[in-house]
Amino acid sequence: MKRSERAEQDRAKEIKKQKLLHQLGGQQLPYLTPKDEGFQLLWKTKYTNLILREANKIPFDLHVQMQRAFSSLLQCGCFFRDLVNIRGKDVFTAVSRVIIGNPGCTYKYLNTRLFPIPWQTILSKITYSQEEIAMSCHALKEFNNYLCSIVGNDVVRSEDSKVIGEGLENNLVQPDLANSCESEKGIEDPLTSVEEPPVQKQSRHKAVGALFNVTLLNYMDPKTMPYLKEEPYFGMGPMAVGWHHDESLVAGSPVAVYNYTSSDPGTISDKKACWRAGLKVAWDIDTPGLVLPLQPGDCYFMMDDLNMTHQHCVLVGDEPRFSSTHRVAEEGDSTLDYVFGRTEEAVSNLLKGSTLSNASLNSTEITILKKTEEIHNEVEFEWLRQYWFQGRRYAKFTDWWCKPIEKLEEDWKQLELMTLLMLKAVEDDRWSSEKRRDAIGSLLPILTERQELRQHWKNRCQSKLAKSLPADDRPMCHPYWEEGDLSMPLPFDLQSTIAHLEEIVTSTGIEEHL
Ligand SMILES: O=C(O)CCC(=O)C(=O)O
Ligand SMILES: [Fe+2]
Repeated sequence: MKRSERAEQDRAKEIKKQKLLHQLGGQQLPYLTPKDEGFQLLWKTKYTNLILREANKIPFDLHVQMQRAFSSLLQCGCFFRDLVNIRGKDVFTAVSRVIIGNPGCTYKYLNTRLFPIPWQTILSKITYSQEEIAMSCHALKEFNNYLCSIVGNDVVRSEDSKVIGEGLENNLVQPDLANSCESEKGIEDPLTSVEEPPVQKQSRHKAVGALFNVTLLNYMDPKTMPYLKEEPYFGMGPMAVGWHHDESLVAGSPVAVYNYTSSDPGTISDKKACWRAGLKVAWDIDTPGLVLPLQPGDCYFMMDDLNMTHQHCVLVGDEPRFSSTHRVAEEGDSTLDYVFGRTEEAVSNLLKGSTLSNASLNSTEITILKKTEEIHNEVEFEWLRQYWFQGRRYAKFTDWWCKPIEKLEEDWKQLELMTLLMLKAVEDDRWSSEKRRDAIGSLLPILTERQELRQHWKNRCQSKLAKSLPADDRPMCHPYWEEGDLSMPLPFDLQSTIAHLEEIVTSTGIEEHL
């Protein structure tokens, strides 16, 4: 989706939200917790696709591995607060995050593309900067495999939907609903009563084929947070993550969340406020909200379209908390293979062996020129600037992304050269004024967008928040070059180039056609 379209969508949402708030007139909406009568019924009827798997249903060794992974990643400095962009404003996320996943996968949220530390797969050999990081990625991959198996992927291979159904029923359970936040239940405590989950048969089929390809880990120690936003609609308390739908997921795919609070052994029996997941039906003020208390080691699942029909938030407890949120990231335009495919397609229009002084295009057909310039924008703004905006953080833990990003930058440089050739082509005397008009009409919006986005990213890199970060993590405006840099075919600032094209249009009297 284009930035302008997204901004438009955000604005529409904001208006809708304000309208709802207005309707509420300052009143708070009701919500239910396990201590409230009707909680179970509400869950069964309105939050059907929310499923909890309690800690003691998960193999003990997986808990041990996960918890070790969390603390190692924290010790290795892998968690960062992301400087995201919400409705045009830059803000740090309240939680710190790190993303781990399939090699070459990326994940975009809040206008920020995250580049996962890859976990090892059969086909990949990953080098990590520290053994602890290697072990942690391995543990997360193992846990991911386990989650895939319980949402049905292990049985996919048998292509027996009955088994899939049974698998889910046996594996995912609703909790003992009397288990409230105040209970002092630890990982090893037995389950008291378990109800069958209200998973519909039809839903189970949709889970098939869902393979979690990334996990976004969250960490927060509430004691270090001077200010946390209060949940605004229900009065559920302070939030670590505000109301949202998870973005960039395969439609209808599940999300699985592992919850862990690292309590100090000495304080285990203290009555501490626990962390909770909040859920609400999107754009609905009639259905009460639902608050699901989470014990260390519990895992909750948002199945089917729950993430689309509902929103969720995270309500803080007293202790530092980790979560690992396993997702099926949409792969359409988010993988390295995809973007390499795109650049290859674009660069194939450059005559082989082209250098800055002797270069030419194979074809000057307008549709081809247009596509090349679109790919140019995509590589520059969806990949290179996104990557460098996050500073040098990615190279700290693995060198995996370095080579691909270098290669993308080389391709992008060729695309700069191709823009120069395109600009020369549109001034070719042999072109009819009609062709020139069509070409400029198609190309000008793309160059204008490039100019705007370059300024946008440059400004983001120069913001107060960006500059507040330590040197290694600070956003970098890259690629960037000064006026008159002879190694570059075109200037960074395209203002005069754009003005020149506009002038051609005006001087040939063809503006009315644009
Ligand atoms: O930590 C959780 O329980 C969920 C976090 C979440 O919603 C997210 O990271 O998108
Ligand atoms: Fe989420």
